[in-house]
Amino acid sequence: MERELVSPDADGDERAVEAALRPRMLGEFIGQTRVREQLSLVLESARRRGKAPDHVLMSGAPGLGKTTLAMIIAAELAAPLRLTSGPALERAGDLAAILSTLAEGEVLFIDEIHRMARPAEEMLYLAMEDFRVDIVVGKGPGATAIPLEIAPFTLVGATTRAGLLPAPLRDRFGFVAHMDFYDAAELELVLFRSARLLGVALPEDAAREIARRSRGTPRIANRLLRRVRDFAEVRADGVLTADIAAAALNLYEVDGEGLDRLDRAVLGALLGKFGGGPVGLSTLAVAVGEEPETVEVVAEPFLVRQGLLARTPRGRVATAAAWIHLGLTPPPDAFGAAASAPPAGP
Ligand SMILES: Nc1ncnc2c1ncn2[C@@H]1O[C@H](COP(=O)(O)OP(=O)(O)OP(=O)(O)O)[C@@H](O)[C@H]1O
Repeated sequence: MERELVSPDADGDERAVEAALRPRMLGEFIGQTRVREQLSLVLESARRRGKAPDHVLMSGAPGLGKTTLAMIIAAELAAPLRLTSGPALERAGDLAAILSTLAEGEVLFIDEIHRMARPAEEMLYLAMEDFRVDIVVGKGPGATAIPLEIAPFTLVGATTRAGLLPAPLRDRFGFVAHMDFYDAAELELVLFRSARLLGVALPEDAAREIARRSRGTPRIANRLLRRVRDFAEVRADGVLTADIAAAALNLYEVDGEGLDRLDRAVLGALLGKFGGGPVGLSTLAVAVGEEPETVEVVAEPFLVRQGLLARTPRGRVATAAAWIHLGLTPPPDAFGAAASAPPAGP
């Protein structure tokens, strides 16, 4: 099932398009007020001391701006940036090759740091703490570790799963930035900025229409903006209005709350075939013709976050809000119905 439009992940082609829309300095970065403020203090104090700042860990869902912030950190420090990712660091040697060639003050960005192989992770502990790596030469009882000094650097790690990070690694970061989903007003600012860079005239009500369907995620907002722009160019002489934005996104089957076809199929099956649940994940997946993993990883996190679906020990359950979202009347015993019901009269 096609699910590109509201997926928080980006493929290679999209990353190239995104590069043009990235804010370059901290002052241009929208939202995440607390993280921005904390980070600017960390950077400013490092600048004053003339030292590389503490290592920074960023945790948060895909598409919230972790890579962008890593690039900003390097730019603000006027330092070079090296980019790699956890899955690329399969052996300690892969990491040693990078660490031993870092310039003084360089920023090393490791995306998906929770997916790094164990030996590389252990090498990183020492590098982070003492700016040193032990290169093991030989095998068996004759093996010797030769210590190698490396230049002081700043590690910026990004993870979507902070909980999966081993404590010894997490503890070696001086600063942990938790990235939250963006609210509608912040997403509108992201959209105005991107529209300006793309040369698109974006009226306020059209921005609002796109923002509310963007799942709190700048990457999705930028992607929806590009699709809406295409639609306006082909169908409306390039004039973008709120109605055009709504028509374009309806065509792409992204509804008013940002749910797409798969999300609605999951809710539709849960309500139509299983009376709102509880139902097991694999049964639900068969009912929508998908793999259980696709339903669990792709659709469910957003449905849970929107309060439309609950994962309970007995299975998946639709909430009263899900019935309402699909235009149905929730049964009195629907999950969460009591919370959303009007208070009882005297
Ligand atoms: N605060 C922001 N202001 C403006 N644009 C933003 C902001 N955050 C993210 N973006 C835009 O959203 C897109 C995705 O951001 P980025 O690649 O940094 O996300 P990410 O969290 O690193 O995602 P992933 O974990 O998938 O790599 C980029 O085009 C970026 O310009």
